[in-house]
Amino acid sequence: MDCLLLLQQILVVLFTVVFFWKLIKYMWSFTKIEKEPVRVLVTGAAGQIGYAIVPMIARGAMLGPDQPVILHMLDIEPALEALKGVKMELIDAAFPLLKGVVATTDVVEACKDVNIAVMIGGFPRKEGMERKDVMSKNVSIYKAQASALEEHAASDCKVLVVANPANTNALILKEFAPSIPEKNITCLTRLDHNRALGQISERLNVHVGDVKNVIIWGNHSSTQYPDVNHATVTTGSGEKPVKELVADDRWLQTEFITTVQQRGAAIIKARKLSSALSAASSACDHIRDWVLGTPKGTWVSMGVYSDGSYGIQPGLIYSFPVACAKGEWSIVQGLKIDEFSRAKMDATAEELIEEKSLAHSCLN
Ligand SMILES: NC(=O)c1ccc[n+]([C@@H]2O[C@H](COP(=O)([O-])OP(=O)(O)OC[C@H]3O[C@@H](n4cnc5c(N)ncnc54)[C@H](O)[C@@H]3O)[C@@H](O)[C@H]2O)c1
Ligand SMILES: O=C(O)C[C@H](O)C(=O)O
Repeated sequence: MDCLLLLQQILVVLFTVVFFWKLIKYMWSFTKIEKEPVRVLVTGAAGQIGYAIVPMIARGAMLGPDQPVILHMLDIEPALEALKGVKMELIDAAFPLLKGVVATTDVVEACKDVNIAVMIGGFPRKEGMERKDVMSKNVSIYKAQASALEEHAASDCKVLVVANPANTNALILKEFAPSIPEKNITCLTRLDHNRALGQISERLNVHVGDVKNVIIWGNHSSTQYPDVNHATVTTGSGEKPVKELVADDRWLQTEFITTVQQRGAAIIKARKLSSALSAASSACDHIRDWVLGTPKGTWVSMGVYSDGSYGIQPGLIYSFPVACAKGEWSIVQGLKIDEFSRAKMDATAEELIEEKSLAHSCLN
């Protein structure tokens, strides 16, 4: 009898706890205020990367699963019908976070009040071309679009240049939009960073998520320097240096570097088109970490305006290891640079200096 009574009392208590827990959760859901939508510009939105990135943004892969977005998609007149098709598909996909779509060929309308600008519009290289070969066509686009961004985007707009030559396009954009703070203009080398993580993960047969702190120094080109001197792998017995686990410096200084440097070309050779899904995903990673922050003790690679850190000429857009917090990136300081790295870091800086003067001569 006593047992039955006790059981009955336990059940009553359990029921009451569950009831009140559900009631509190239900009431809490009414107190949550939806965030204001963020306006994200994607130029070249009818292209390959554009087509891959817009659903990622609309699903929250760039700004988080609780951040509504309004997509601004820009392309040029010949691509207008395709752009309209992308808009139709975005509507058909019924993304809960997508609060509006602007699809236009008018650069002013496209830039109006945008908080994030992902600049993909331009011409990709074909098999056998170097990124410099698309220079003259693409830098003039970035000169022309700089003033529209400067005049019409939100004053704190964060800009990511993806179109090649990415570092130099970003530099031209910076030069022709002098009122955009230099800290707000970046270019994409996160794809190279992710490629380096991928190569180490394949070599060591570990999950890519357990590899961290590789660095891409310099240009998003075949002179970039993928550096694993400070990279680690999380193992069952703590963090171990990649160098120690690979135990083959020769491979790290030769095949590993050239594989990452030439990965874009390898994809063009295989697909007859340049990388798109990995570029789109890496662009989301770049903005997400910039806006939401990098995990403690982790850095990522971003092409940013050089302040002279690590002896790199100030004023180039150069890829550095950066940590992000509160919407700002900062270059990770104090890493030891050996002679091998120094030479590679300087060689890619030299190429950027050449590209800068080539770009200026294209614009004159
Ligand atoms: N940084 C990186 O890691 C990285 C990776 C992959 C590709 N890329 C570069 O990104 C760019 C885009 O590649 P893609 O494969 O999407 O090319 P794509 O040709 O498929 O698309 C480019 C789009 O840009 C549009 N466009 C051209 N001029 C424009 C302008 N003035 N304004 C707006 N849009 C314009 C085109 O009409 C086209 O729809 C290329 O320059 C490519 O080399 C960079
Ligand atoms: O290599 C290219 O031209 C495309 C892109 O920059 C890439 O790295 O995949």
